[in-house]
Amino acid sequence: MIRLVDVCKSFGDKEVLHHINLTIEDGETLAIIGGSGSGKSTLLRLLIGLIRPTSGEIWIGDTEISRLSEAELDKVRLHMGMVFQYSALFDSMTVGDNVAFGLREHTDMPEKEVQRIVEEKLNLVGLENVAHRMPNELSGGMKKRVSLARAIAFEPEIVFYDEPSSGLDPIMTEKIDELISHTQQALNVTSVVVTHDMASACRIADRIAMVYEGELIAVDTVENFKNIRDERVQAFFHTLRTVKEA
Ligand SMILES: Nc1ncnc2c1ncn2[C@@H]1O[C@H](COP(=O)(O)OP(=O)(O)OP(=O)(O)O)[C@@H](O)[C@H]1O
Repeated sequence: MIRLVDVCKSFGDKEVLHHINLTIEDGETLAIIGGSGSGKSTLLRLLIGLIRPTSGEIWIGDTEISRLSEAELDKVRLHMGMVFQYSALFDSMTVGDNVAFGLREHTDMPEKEVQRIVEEKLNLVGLENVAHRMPNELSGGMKKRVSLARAIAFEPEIVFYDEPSSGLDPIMTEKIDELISHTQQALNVTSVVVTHDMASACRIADRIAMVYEGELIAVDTVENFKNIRDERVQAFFHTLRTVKEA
């Protein structure tokens, strides 16, 4: 379980997250939505331990991470996989070496086992026979898949996605969404997906959390979310309808 207790975050004298309380259950897929600058990425960076809250507590399982040392945080991060907005692959390494990177860095697993896992995870994300290719030979959607294969190589308990469909066309976006759902089911991971794409959020999430100007203004199941009368929530749904009608 992931739990944020009364979390505030300021940069200088600007408070960008106000008193966030949120629980994410094991095996759940939670989409965090919100407009540009609302605080979604800041929330994600707090959950990964890249930045620390100004006040409040962040629990990953039984560990409160906000005051851990970097070495202690690294141990917690071994249970997390991360898929970044721009895939963040190492361009000078083959796809296979990218996926293998964490395994080689953090374990003394025999090379044969590393290769087996690389192949297994690339297959899971629907990529066969690409291990020898370089990232710059791949499309944006394929890079996202490689990034996901790398994130799950360690069999993490939680996978964080930062705008997984940014820069992709609608068809590829749907494919990545399917893959997020498939990964959740295959590995029973907890998934936290930051997105500004309401259609994606509705497709993949069990629950949606909406951040608005640094406040968590709604957290509910996809079905209930549609009926929330708050005009800020409705405005987000309106963008979804407008896109569909266009
Ligand atoms: N390191 C930082 N120093 C100062 N201000 C920051 C820092 N990081 C984020 N902010 C500010 O915090 C606010 C929230 O930013 P954040 O990146 O979390 O928003 P977001 O919802 O992810 O937006 P987007 O969808 O555009 O990525 C913004 O006003 C941003 O300028």
